[in-house]
This record gives sequence, structure tokens and C-alpha cells, in this order.
Amino acid sequence: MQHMLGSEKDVTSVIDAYIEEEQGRLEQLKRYAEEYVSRNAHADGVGPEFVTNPINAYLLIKRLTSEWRQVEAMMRDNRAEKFIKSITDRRIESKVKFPGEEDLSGAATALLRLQDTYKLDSYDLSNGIILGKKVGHKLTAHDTFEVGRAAYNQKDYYHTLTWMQVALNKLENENPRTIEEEEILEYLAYALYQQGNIRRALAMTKKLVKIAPNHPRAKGNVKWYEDMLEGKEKEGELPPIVNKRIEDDGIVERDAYEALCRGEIPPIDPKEEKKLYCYLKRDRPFLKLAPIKVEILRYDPLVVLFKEVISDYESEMVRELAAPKLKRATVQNAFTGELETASYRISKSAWLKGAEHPVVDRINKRVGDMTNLNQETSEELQVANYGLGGHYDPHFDFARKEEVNAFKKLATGNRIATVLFYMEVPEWGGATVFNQLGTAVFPSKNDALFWYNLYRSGEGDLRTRHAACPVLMGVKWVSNKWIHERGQEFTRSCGLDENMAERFVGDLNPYEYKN
Ligand SMILES: O=C(O)CCC(=O)C(=O)O
Ligand SMILES: [Fe+2]
Repeated sequence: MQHMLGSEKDVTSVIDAYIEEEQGRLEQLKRYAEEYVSRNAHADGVGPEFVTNPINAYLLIKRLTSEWRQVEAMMRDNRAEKFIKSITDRRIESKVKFPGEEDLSGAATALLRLQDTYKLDSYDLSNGIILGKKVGHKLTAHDTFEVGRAAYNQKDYYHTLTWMQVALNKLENENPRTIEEEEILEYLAYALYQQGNIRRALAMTKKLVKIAPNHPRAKGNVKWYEDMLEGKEKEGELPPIVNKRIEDDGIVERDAYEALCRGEIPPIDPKEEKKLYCYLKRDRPFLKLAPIKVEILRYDPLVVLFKEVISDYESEMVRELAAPKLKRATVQNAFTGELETASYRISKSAWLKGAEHPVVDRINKRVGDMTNLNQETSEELQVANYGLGGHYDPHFDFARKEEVNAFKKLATGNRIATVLFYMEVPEWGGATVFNQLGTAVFPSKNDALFWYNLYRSGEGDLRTRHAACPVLMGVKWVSNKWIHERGQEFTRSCGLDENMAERFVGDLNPYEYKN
């Protein structure tokens, strides 16, 4: 987005240069016109005899032939192509990809996701207001309409209806208008129909016919809605608009997830709360000099926050190293093992090897000191960047039994634990939430979250299902370190019971170690 901002400045300067050049051309044309006028005035004064003089006759003919050709050429000499080409060339040169239709609808979808998650009011949003603060520009009726259209294209009629209503409302006070009312009405009618309000859909379409009698579909639509109402109540007051959100998006815990994202955290069981404490971890030689601050957020399953474990310099370096490599994040298809993009994970990510830079190597080693887990089988550092509406819907980090192909190539077993570094924190949103635990961790810069994904038995712990909430404002950078089972036989030995829920918090607890 920041690159794009630069491109927009380029565009502005090219438009300015174009206008300046065009103005010069038009000035010249104006001078020609004035000359014509003054000569004509003179001719008018003289009368028809004006051309009985051979010089005047010659000049008149010349003006209407060769001079006119010049004027004609000048009128045609519009430099638009030259300037457009210069923008295109600059884009190619700077390698900044210009957004396309897909990006536009993606950005609109992001707005809708944020609206749902953070319960943002459409009118506020369209006026540039987020959580009561004016943060952006007002949208025009056309801007608003485009958000509704993006919803429509995804068959999301709840948001289509909401945003088309806002668009219509905006249009009322707009002068000059940025869109025709008839365009909005057709979408509005269809969304009403989809939300079960055929009578209002019909009324809206009739209004459309009145405004635009030649609309290519309106009359047909009236008949279509009328046919549907055949034998049904048609008279009396129109039924109220009931605009319900369709929850069927494959995320069962949607409501609980979104509540956690907003920071609505259910109270914690006092018995559990007693087990939560902070301590200084000094159980390794190096840590005696530089202990790590540990905060136990959940005891069972264990979720821990390591405070201030990286420096500003380190996180900046990691971001710098990752930035040129960032690619749209993928997810692993559970059955084929193939990597693919999906709307439930919107971020950019890159992998960094320890050998790439001493900072990466240092962080990798520190993960060992933090967790006391063997790092030989850990995955490389995965750096992720979340922008506008960036998020990762509820998921498990470990591979489930049915995911036969996951991590097979690595031959290091499953992801036993996750370390998640917060390298840049958003202004609002972007919490890491554990739906089943009712835990929401709002990113704090340079801290790292840790949790075990597996029971001691090696069985995946379903309670670790977690998500990255959409970023509402600002940018979020994290780095993941996924630690694998292989190599942990001596540090975190297996449990005897396959279904054993017990955990060995002592892995991280200094009191369990004889220093
Ligand atoms: O960014 C976050 O808060 C969580 C990221 C995550 O769960 C993942 O990348 O697997
Ligand atoms: Fe995750």
C-alpha cells in the first residue's frame, strides 16, 4: 500500500505536467481563434468588396487551407498518449504493481470483514469514522456503491443491502452526483429479494421503472417479482426490512471469535487464575546474566508470553530482510498437501534462514533458551506481514491425523510448539485469540507468545485452535517459529497415556530445574 501511495504521487505529477502542456496548446488555439475573429471583424467592416482585392482573397484562401490545416493539427495534437505512456513506463520501471479489479474487491471485502468483526457502523465507516474517531475521508455514493457491489459479487446480500442503502442515502445529498440512482436501485432490489423481502424488492423495481423507463432489465424484473408474489399477500403496508447476516462461512465459532477480537474476554475461572504468575527464567547458563521475563497466561494448556525477548533493532532487521521476499501467504490443503491461497488467511509471508543474517541466527538460538526445546528440527523463521484487514481465521498449527501429507517431507514429526514474535504491532485489532480458551492476546512489541500444540502423548491439542484477528488500523508483523517433535525426546518426553491431558509446565518453570 505504501508503494502505491508513491505511485499516486507520480500520477499526480504527470497529470499536472499534462495539464500544463495542454494549457499551452489551448492558449495557442485561443490566439488563432482571436486572430480569426479580428480579421473577420475587419472584413465585416469593409463588406463584400473585401475579397475583390487579390491580397485579401489570397489571405482568406490561405487561412482556410494551409492555416486551417495547422489549426486542425494543433487540435489533434493531444498529448494524452505520451503522458499515459510515461505513467505506464514508470510503473514498469518501479516494479510497483498497480491494483486491479481483484484488489479493489479485496479491499472492499476487507472493509466488510472489519465492519463485522469490530461491529463498525456502515454510516460511520462511509464518513471516515472508525470507533468514534475521524480517521479517513468521506466516501462518495459511488465509493459506497462499490463496497456494496463487492459484497454482491460474493453473494453476500446482507452487506449488499446495507451498503446500497448507504449509497442511496449519500446520493441524496450529492451534487454533482457520482453515480446514477438507477444503478443502486437494481442492486438494492435484488438484495431485498435475497433477504426474503419480495414485496419491497418489487416496490423498489417499480420505482426503478419510473426513473428509468428504458432500463434494460427493470420491466422484466417487475414481472419476475410479481410472478413470485402470485397467490401471496400483495396489499397493505410493506413488510419491514430484516437484514440478517448469513453465518454460513465455515467458521463455527464465528461469534465467540469476533467477540474475543474486540477484547470481550470471558471471566477466567478463579481456580485457574491462581496458577498464573510471572517469573524470571534463569535456568540456562546464558540466562543467568540476562534472564527472560515470562508471564504464564494460561496454565492448561500452557500459553506463555516472553516479554521483551527481541530488540527494536532485531525486529527491524528481520522486517527488512523479509520485506523483499514477502509473498501472499498460503495454506496447506488438508488432503493433497498442496499449498494454496485462501480467503481465510490474508497476509504476506517469507521464510528466513539462520545463515542469512546473524540476527536471524541469534533469534533462532534464543528460541532454544526461551523454550528449552531442541531447535535442530525447527522450521525456519516465518515472517508475516498483515495489512488492511489482514487476518488468519481459526486454525491449528499442528497437522491433524487426516492431514496425511502435512510435514511428511520434513520427517521431523508434528509441530509440537509455536513461538510467535510480535515485531510490529497494529494500532488497533490484530489480536491472537484462542477461541476455546477464551484468551485474547493483543500484540505487544518485541514480546513472544508460546504454546504447546501437542499433548505429551503426541496427540494434537484441539484447545490450541487460534486465530489472528483482522488488523483494523496500522500494520502487524509477526514471526513464527514452529518447533517439531523430533529431537525433543529428552527435553519433553512422551506421556504414557495416549489421551493424557496433563502437561509439564516445569519445562518452562525455573523451580523445576536444579541450576
Ligand atoms: O499472527 C497471529 O497473531 C497468529 C498467526 C498464526 O496463528 C499463524 O501464522 O499460524
Ligand atoms: Fe497459527
